[in-house]
Amino acid sequence: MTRTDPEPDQARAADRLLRDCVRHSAAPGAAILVLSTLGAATGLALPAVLGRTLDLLLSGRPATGWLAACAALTCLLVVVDALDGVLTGTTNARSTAWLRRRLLRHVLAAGPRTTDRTPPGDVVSRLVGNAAHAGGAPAALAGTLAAVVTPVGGLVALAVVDLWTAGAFLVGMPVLALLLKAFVRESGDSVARYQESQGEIAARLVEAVGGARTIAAAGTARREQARVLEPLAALSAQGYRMWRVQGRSTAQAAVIVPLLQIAVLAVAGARLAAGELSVGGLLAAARYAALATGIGMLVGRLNGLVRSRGAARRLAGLLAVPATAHGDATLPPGDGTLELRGVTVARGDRTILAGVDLTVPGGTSLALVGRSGSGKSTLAEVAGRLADPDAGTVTLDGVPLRDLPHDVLRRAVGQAFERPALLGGTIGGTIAFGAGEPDARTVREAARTACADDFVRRLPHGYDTPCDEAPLSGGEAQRLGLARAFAHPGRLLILDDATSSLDTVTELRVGEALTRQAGVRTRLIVAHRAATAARADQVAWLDEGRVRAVGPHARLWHERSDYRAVYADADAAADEGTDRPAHDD
Ligand SMILES: Nc1ncnc2c1ncn2[C@@H]1O[C@H](COP(=O)(O)OP(=O)(O)OP(=O)(O)O)[C@@H](O)[C@H]1O
Repeated sequence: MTRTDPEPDQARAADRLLRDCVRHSAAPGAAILVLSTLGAATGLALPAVLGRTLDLLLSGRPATGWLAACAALTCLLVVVDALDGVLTGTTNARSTAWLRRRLLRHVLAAGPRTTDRTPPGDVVSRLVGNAAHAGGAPAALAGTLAAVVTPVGGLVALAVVDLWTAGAFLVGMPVLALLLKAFVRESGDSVARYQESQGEIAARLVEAVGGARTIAAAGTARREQARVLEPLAALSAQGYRMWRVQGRSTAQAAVIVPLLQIAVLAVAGARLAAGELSVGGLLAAARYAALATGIGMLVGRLNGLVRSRGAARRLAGLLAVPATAHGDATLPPGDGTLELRGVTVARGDRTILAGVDLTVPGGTSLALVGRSGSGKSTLAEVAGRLADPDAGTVTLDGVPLRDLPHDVLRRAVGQAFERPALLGGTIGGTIAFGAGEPDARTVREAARTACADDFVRRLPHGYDTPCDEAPLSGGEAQRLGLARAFAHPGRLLILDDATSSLDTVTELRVGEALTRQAGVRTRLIVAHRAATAARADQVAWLDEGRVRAVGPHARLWHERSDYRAVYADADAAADEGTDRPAHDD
């Protein structure tokens, strides 16, 4: 579910983002402003020229030049309008692309923290839909500014034609101003709620699509459909509210605007009768009154700006998740000793890890063992700096992970997960995916070590098979994840449940390959099987976020019945088919 961020901070951040976006599109924005203003000026000049032409024609004087000016101004209007349309479209596309790139960079730099706060579907909805709305801001702003030119110019021209007519118009102005103010306030609120409901639906939809197998197995498709569409009622209510606000403002404008025009015309008529105004002057006054009341049309323009601002607030919510900062320390040569000191991790009100102290000597292996939910994956995350602890430090060969530059950190630490994401385009690319570019030989060697080479070579195009043409079992995907970790040499290797889907024989072979890395790499392995723990040099037994004991598996097994019970529980859970929380990586 979407969590609401602190309001004022987010509003300020949204305004900053919009300012940056407008600055980025300053040149095309200025061109739109110039074009729109030129269009407005042409529209303003046309009534005067028409009025003058009419006066000349009525008095029987030659008016060819003026008629040609009328035609030229009309053509100019058409050309300006067309150019404005093209420029607005390309500016919207450019600034949307800029926003999406900036957001995507930030979301990826923030890592898993983004989806801790915002569900993946909602993140996608913000990057796709809301970025497009916010990207419309530069053109909307230029258009709104230019839209002000016409009514203001119309009013000034009205005053030039006849001061009394302008006076009549000004009497009704405050009512129009109040109308616009109320529109912006109410419409802003409904737009924000509408976009929030859209994000919620997107989040639920992504969950449902990802969980299609579970839904089919549970036979809950109808219930799921209802759950996905539950925010639809709120969405619809806000949609109607938006239309009501716009409809009401437009209707109010539709009443006020003609009344104002009639008032101006009445005054102009009286001035004509008094001989103070010509017939052409009356025509011009009527047209300028129409242009001046075009301020009512600002409702539509403002609507675009309001929508951009609402969307920018949702984007600012993503930017509020801080990106992981990296230092510039050097990592001295070392054997890969990993040390955790007083590591504490809290999630909401819960303490997941409570002051964990742990040392994994360089080149040795340590199995993390404990009941489901005891904090093993969380510890693996902080050990590989996928998350930072709330307190305490994690060091590699004496250097805090926080102080290491990004590329140094990622070259030094290899990781594999329970459900690896296949992001390399092809199978070979997936194994090579990461810091550095391992060559084809290294990729094959790593695949052999991870027992993946056989099945990869049986694929239609072997290592060049595109991932989306290679449906893989859970165990095959895990072997690719392991191969990826093996293909990137580093001094620390972290395996978080990365062999859980392998059959016993394959797991044994991978386990032996890991053992052969003794003295080469430090290995931190989240283990559920006793055999995996037995192969490790040491076991750290975690219980409710604390280290309960550290020692060789054989000793703990021999001495502690409660340690043996951890595996009994794991086996019982496996027998019952109990799902552990999955980690998608
Ligand atoms: N982002 C989060 N927000 C809130 N709670 C979380 C978050 N991540 C993990 N937890 C909770 O922290 C606890 C420890 O989770 P963790 O995944 O580290 O356990 P684990 O020992 O690896 O479990 P398993 O063996 O089942 O994979 C769990 O109770 C989990 O619900």
